[in-house]
Amino acid sequence: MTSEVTREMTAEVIRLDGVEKVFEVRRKNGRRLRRERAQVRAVDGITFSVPRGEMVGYIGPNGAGKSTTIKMLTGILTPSGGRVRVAGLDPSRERTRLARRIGVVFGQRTTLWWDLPLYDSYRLAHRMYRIPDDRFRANLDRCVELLDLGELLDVPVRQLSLGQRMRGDIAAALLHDPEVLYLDEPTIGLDVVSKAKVRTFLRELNAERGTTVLLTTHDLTDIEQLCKRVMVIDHGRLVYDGALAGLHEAGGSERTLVVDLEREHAPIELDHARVVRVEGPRQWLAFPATASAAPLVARIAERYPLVDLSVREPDIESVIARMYADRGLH
Ligand SMILES: Nc1ncnc2c1ncn2[C@@H]1O[C@H](COP(=O)(O)OP(=O)(O)OP(=O)(O)O)[C@@H](O)[C@H]1O
Repeated sequence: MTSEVTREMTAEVIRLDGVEKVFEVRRKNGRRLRRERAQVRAVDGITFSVPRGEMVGYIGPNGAGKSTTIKMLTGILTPSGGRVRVAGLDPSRERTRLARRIGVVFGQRTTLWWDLPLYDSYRLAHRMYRIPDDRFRANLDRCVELLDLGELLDVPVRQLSLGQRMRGDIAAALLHDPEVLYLDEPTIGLDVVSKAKVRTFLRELNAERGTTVLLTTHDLTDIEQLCKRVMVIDHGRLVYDGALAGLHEAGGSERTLVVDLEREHAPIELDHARVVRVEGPRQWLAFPATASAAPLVARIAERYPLVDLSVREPDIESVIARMYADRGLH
């Protein structure tokens, strides 16, 4: 059996074994003039694997090591220790080969040509990846339809809104049919409608093509709507790997229902939810993140003069902080 065949047969698309990344930095030391060398362990012995076709969330507080991990998975950074394999390839040694098999979207940066119309960036990708014409056409048509890009193809990228640009970037990452897609904060700064478009698109992509997705985000709704599995990284270490519900359970975290009533009202009284804040006609109710909001909403609508409501997810920092408190970590 050739190694190529073995590679194709493996169910694991991403595999990390004891991966480390240490950065050497120079730090000022007190009042001394000389800067001292110091080491930052951005990734500190991470082991995990992702089977083909899975969508996994990769979350953690700022500076936890998420971007560093993704950079090692693309081959931009070489690990200081351990072993990384993506689609059977060693990313830092086989970066060019790997580039044809992965797609990357960094929410805060664009890979599109700023001054050119969106379509020109796609034509460049067409040539750069040597995508067969029929595949290019089919993939572009599909992205244009599902990401609503039709009107935008002739618009220079710098004139696009953030949400439009993000959709444009996602399409650019998919024109060469990658089997793995890394998304770093794909919904950051987007309005509710754009977020919904991006999430629906990713769900369909995963269902139809079986694309493996590693998703970094600060928005737990992204995870809830897209990923059955979530990994939490903190201080360069993997501190949780499992279902999102399990993470909420581990920390006993709470979601918040923001309720707008017709007028000021005494605090709403409900089982399994408690009012945590009242401001005029608006009330905030906390309830367990593992519970469904639907029955609470139904009961409020039945008994109170309801105008509007929304559900807020706990932020990642607080979920992780609670998890630590619960497990006696830190
Ligand atoms: N090139 C570098 N040189 C030195 N230190 C670095 C470098 N890149 C990252 N770091 C440090 O490594 C740690 C992890 O950074 P990383 O960007 O991977 O975190 P992150 O989880 O992606 O954070 P954020 O959510 O803020 O983007 C941080 O302490 C950061 O300052």
